[in-house]
Amino acid sequence: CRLLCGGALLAKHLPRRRAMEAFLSPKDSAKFIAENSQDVLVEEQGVRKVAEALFDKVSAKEFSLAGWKSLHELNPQAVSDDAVNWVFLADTLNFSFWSEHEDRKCLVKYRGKMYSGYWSLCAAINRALDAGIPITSAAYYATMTLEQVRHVFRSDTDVPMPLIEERHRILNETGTILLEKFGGSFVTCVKMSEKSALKLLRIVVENFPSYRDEATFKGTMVSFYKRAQILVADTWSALEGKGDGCFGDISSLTIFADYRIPQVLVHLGAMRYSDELMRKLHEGVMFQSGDKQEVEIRGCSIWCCGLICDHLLELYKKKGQNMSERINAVLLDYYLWDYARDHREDMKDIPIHRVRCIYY
Ligand SMILES: Nc1nc2c(c(CN[C@H]3C=C[C@H](O)[C@@H]3O)cn2[C@@H]2O[C@H](COP(=O)(O)O)[C@@H](O)[C@H]2O)c(=O)[nH]1
Repeated sequence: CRLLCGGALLAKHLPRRRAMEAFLSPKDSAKFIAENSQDVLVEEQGVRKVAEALFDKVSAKEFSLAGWKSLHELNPQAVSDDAVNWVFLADTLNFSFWSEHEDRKCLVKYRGKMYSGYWSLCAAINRALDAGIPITSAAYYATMTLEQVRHVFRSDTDVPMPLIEERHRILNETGTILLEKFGGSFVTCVKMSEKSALKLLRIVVENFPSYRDEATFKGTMVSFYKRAQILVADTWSALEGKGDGCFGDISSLTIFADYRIPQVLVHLGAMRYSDELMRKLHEGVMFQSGDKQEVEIRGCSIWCCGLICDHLLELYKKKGQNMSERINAVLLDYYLWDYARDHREDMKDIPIHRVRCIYY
């Protein structure tokens, strides 16, 4: 333990580049957490059931790369540098939209429609662009004032978007780095990745501090990199898996450990919380990022979805079909996240875990 703790201390003093190597990858982190978890359990039988239920869904548009654009009108529809920089801005701010009370939340009206949660962020970005505010330009958001950020991300209810001060700090920090190191465009990072999802993930985590979604669990340094991984995935989607976005190793990504995926996995019976944890969730207990039970929820969600993918591939293999191009954690995640959005009512007996942080 002393060596491991020493390792943790050491990582604090290593330059970030080597420190990242000190952390287990999200996939290895998930395995380690699931093997040692006490309050969150992955249900093998439930995993099998979910994979079988998804078997016929794999060929649907909800499970396809094209669905990212065709199902979501707020997402950029063009394959362009602007679309890549839109994705970079959106995923830099893609965290913590949940509200204390379901009936009092931040809503953003865009082109006559009201949007909540993550979509309220996207609606605010597009509202600003329509108003001639260059919100996706690093040269602009690197020096935005808090007042300008409050204005661009203003709510159309009396409930503001959560963590607006953190969003301001992160915009200035991230914009400055993108200008100083990458010519002000995330396209530079994408080209540097040479069509590798894992290389792009490393570039993002090493250069942009707000993406360093890491924790210590039982003395071991673990990582989730939720926003970094979804940034790579959304870049892949915006570029339609072509050109610079033709990532040969996209299947190496895990699902993105947010607060919706755990909820839907428990709802579907693939994962289970201990009575003690369920009681805390029902009471609306606030967790801190890095708490033991919060890490178990996130790690087991990643591990659980990896098993669902494996089982789905196995089911097709038994039918003589290799579906490795159509089934991966990214597409499973998108499907489950959209499913969770569309089945909010059915899932109301499974509370989300409440954390206010900049990582998810
Ligand atoms: N695992 C996962 N988590 C995701 C997303 C997205 C949206 N992703 C884009 C990619 C595909 C879609 O087409 C979207 O364009 C947001 N989130 C997370 O959810 C939470 C917000 O939830 P609610 O309060 O209900 O809006 C918050 O932690 C946010 O970080 C996803 O896809 N997967």
